[in-house]
Amino acid sequence: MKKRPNPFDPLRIKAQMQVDRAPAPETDTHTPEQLLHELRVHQVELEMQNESLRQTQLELEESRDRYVDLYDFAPIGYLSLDAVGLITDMNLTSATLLGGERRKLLRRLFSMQVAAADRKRWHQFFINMLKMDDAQICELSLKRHEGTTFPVQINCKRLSHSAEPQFRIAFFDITERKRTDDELRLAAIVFEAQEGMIVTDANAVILRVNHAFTQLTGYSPGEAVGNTPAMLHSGRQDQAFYQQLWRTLKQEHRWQGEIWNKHKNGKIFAEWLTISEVGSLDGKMVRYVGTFSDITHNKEADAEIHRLAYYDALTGLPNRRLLYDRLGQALAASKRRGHHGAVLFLDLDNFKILNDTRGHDVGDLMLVEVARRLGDAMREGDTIARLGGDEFVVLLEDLSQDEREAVIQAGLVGEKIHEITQASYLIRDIEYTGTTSIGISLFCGNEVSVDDLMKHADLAMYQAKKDGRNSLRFFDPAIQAALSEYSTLEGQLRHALERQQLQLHYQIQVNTAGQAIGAEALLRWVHPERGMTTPDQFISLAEETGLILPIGLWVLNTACAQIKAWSRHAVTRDLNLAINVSSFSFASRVLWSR
Ligand SMILES: Nc1nc2c(ncn2[C@@H]2O[C@H](COP(=O)(O)OP(=O)(O)OP(=O)(O)O)[C@@H](O)[C@H]2O)c(=O)[nH]1
Repeated sequence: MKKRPNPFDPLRIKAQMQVDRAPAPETDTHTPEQLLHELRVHQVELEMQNESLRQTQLELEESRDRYVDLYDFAPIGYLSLDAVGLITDMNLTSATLLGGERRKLLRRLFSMQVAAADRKRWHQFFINMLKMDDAQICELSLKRHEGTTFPVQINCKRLSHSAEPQFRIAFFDITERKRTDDELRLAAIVFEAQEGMIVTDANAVILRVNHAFTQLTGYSPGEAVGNTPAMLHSGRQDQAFYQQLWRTLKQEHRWQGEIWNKHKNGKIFAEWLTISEVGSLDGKMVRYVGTFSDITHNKEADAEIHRLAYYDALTGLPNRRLLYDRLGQALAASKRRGHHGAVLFLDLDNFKILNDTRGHDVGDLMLVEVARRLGDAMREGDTIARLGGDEFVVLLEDLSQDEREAVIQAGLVGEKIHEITQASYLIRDIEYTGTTSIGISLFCGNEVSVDDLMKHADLAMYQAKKDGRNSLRFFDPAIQAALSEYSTLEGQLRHALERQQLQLHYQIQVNTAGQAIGAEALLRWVHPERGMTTPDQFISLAEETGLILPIGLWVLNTACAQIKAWSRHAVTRDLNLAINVSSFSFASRVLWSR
């Protein structure tokens, strides 16, 4: 049915007004002119309608373009899926995220874009979506065109207005979020590591502690948070220590070291602590993160290693190594202060007899008792060491600056040692007595080396033994000189035989009638420096060193060879030859066996 013009239509009114403004034909209203006028009004109205439609069309197109633009370039991917999961529509962002061309992705199953590992999960999710009206969220990995995958969060909504199920999917890349999550998870795991951890604000107020902190200190997070680490102070470190710690932390943003802290139960423990300053990116926020571990066991182990290395296991006294250290320090201190010091070298007399007759364990108890007595008798600053066996050393420092006085002081200590070591010992209910030989060597400054000082004291002790034991001798440089000569001569005598420096001289013996009846063989050492040396200068040395035996043998062999040579001549055939045999050689089986 043809639509009749509505006289109140705004366009028609406008058209009417436009036509009315034109000069009206001077005709009757029902004339053809009138009709023509009516037609012109219609025509204008139609033109205006056309213009209005064109405008609306333009606006619509602009609006559509705007929405298409918003849709295509939204920062997240939009997809439409049909009831079987085919992609029916998608924005450009989706195609970009999936790394493909939109036209190629359309009409493909969305599941083909899901990473193989998540495909089963996607199917389950899609089946659920078919049954539900609510929007659902899931996270899975999508596959890019070139095969790589990336994690996304998917928001899926079933469109309610369509009869056939249709779905609108919005998805976005969550790689960054996942990385942050992973890092946070990692940080959380690290935070709950074996080491105690504590996070404070810039004023050292505790914000967080971990489980290990509670285990190591006994304080729960509730007790620690809001407090400061001062709650752990043991009192072993003074104010200056903590001031230095904070100074370092402020300057270097890090501090590391050992610290003694107190457990909630009162026990003091050693920890190795690292404090790091952590600032926010804008530099406004400062946190301190402290990590620590209990090193009490390490310290105990260190102490044990130190004890084994520097102390005698039987008596607990410093051993030779520690004594030498202390001697070095004592010499340096003596040089600085100008005071004398003394080394007293002690050796128990005839200790071997006790050991052999009563057993090693009784000997041990005796040594422990001697150590105890020395410890009780000496001053705090004196060092008492056991060198091994039955040898002890007492190091005295800060004796007088005057040598004579220092000698008297050291001598008095020596006497005291004599007294205390002579007092009877009750070991396993049996009473023993013992004496000690003591050698003393004084020092002032560090001209004499530690080794020489010990040698001097040892030498003096040897002298005390030689002089009948149970006595005390000071080191005498004259003795030292004699000893040096002795050892040089010993070395030379050892080589005298092989270097053919020994000679036998024959002194003819005559009877009262003046006739030769024999000869006496006299031994001579043609010393390279001393020249002809008589036995009185080297026989006792030969006896002490055992060299008397090879020398005695040589004398015997040489004398026998001489007799043999004489036997070949009528003049000498009947001569007797006398040789001097040392009592050592005389007692030797070797000699008699020859
Ligand atoms: N019980 C015990 N004896 C030890 C230990 N170390 C060494 N000895 C013994 O200590 C004795 C040391 O003896 P010496 O000093 O050589 O001889 P001595 O009998 O004391 O004679 P003089 O020193 O000349 O008076 C030896 O018998 C060693 O075997 C030890 O740790 N415990």
